[in-house]
Amino acid sequence: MEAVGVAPAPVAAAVKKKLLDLKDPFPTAAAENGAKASPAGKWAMKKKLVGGDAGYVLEDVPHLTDYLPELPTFPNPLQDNPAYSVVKQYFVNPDDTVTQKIVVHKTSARGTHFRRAGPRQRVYFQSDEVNAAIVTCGGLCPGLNTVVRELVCGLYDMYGVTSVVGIEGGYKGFYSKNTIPLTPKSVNDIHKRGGTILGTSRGGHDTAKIVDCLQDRGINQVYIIGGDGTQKGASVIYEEVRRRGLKCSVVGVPKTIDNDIAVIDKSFGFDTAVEEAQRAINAAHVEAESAENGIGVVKLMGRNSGFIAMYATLASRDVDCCLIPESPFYLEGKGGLLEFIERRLKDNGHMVIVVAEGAGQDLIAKSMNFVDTQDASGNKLLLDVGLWLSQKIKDHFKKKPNFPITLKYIDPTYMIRAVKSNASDNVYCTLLAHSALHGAMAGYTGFTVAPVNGRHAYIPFYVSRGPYVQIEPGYCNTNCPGGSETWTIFVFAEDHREAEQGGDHGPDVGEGAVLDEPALLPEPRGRGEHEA
Ligand SMILES: Nc1ncnc2c1ncn2[C@@H]1O[C@H](COP(=O)(O)OP(=O)(O)O)[C@@H](O)[C@H]1O
Ligand SMILES: O=P(O)(O)OC[C@H]1O[C@](O)(COP(=O)(O)O)[C@@H](O)[C@@H]1O
Ligand SMILES: [Mg+2]
Repeated sequence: MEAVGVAPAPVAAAVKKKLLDLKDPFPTAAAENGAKASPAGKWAMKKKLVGGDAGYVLEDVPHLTDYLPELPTFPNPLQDNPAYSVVKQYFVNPDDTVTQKIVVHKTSARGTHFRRAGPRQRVYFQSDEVNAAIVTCGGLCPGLNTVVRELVCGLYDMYGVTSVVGIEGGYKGFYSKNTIPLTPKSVNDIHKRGGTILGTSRGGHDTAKIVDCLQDRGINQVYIIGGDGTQKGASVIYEEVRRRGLKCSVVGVPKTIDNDIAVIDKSFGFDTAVEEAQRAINAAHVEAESAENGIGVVKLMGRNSGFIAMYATLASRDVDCCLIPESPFYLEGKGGLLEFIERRLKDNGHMVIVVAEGAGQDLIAKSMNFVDTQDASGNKLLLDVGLWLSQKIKDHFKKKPNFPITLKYIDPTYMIRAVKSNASDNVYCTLLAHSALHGAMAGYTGFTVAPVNGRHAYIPFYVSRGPYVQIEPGYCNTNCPGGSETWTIFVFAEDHREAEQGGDHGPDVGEGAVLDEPALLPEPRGRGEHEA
């Protein structure tokens, strides 16, 4: 296989490590942004790390008893539920943890672990005491409705909770809208629909007003479904809840179709997106095959990372070239994309290009003298790489009258994001929702739930809120039957998120040690600019 038009791989920034004394002042989320940190903020953003033998580290999540030590516990109502009580060892051992790294050597330290998700024998809420709220924020993603449905049904059916409300239209709905009562009946069919019945939005996060709302309405469990921006918002809500000393579990359910959240195996909706993308790629291929020198260009989502584009490419086998944000490319000259397209058309008569929306942004911005703009949440607005690329290809071949081409550009991005979740995402969303509410009932707070190496775990917010992960540059041997010349893509390799998260910081940590939050965070990988 041949590399075409690939600029040198960027060098990842070095990850700094620091171990602070417990009494030392330390930077916090607020301080990161230049603001003066509140004492509660400082405390809340500290890592809760517990060391064990041979380099074992539990990267733990907060618990309500960290600041409300006198809270009473109750038997888990699941033990009387006929559907669950028959299962032996249904409850999770409180000492169970999930390892972040599963590929190890005999000399490896034991590394980082997260608290295992699942129902606990004792809970910190009585059923009739719970007032739960659910909110969906950020961009759409297949499976949002399934998570909402399973949170509601799980709370009712497993824990006997009967007070659950939805917050309308994302974070701003906390202080600008009435709540929507949610019951198993009202959410019964919603998993069969795309979007979110609660509505969603970008921007509008006002921590004080949101926590006022929680306090005024007596909400004591809040489930916040959203991406990296949402998890940042959830993290400051948790800090404020803690500062006010409220008995309220703040729980995050990570969402992004881009599948670029650190540590976790996969985000929900991603499988559906890859599957749905096949329809667009098939159409592009049919169009390309049916024309003289046919070119099909398909744009897929992926703001900072090309996971959808790469997986859709690998699944389809009809794609000749895949462009992703991780891998800079160039158009003109030897080894450039245009030369490759020309050769591919000469050899095969048609071709399909898949491009992730975040690819080539620097190149387009340069050619258009573009100034950065942002959406309401502070995310960089992207230029349309699909349109730009299609035009560049057309312009190139216009100069070659003996080389007529037919190019079709397909942009299915929002169609993919708006569909209902497929079967495997529905199962995944169900388990995520259940893990989330088991955690809240057990008194954990300030956490996100997700599978790590196949086991659901409770993960601190500072992991799920970023930095995003990217595909490791390298080359993927696709073993195309046509031989090396017939299959050239720009991307490749496997997803290295496990290795990326620096699971090697275990040995520095002593029993109960607490580190400052930014010290161990890896920088965003590669040249990707971290979102605001
Ligand atoms: N740094 C932040 N602090 C507090 N809230 C944030 C922050 N970044 C984003 N948010 C809020 O989170 C919500 C969703 O963020 P956004 O970036 O649009 O989507 P996503 O969470 O899917 O990445 C918005 O309401 C936004 O205001
Ligand atoms: O047009 P919108 O809704 O602002 O969303 C566009 C962006 O949303 C995404 O789907 C990801 O959004 P999230 O960060 O909300 O998960 C990107 O792939 C895309 O760039
Ligand atoms: Mg985001």
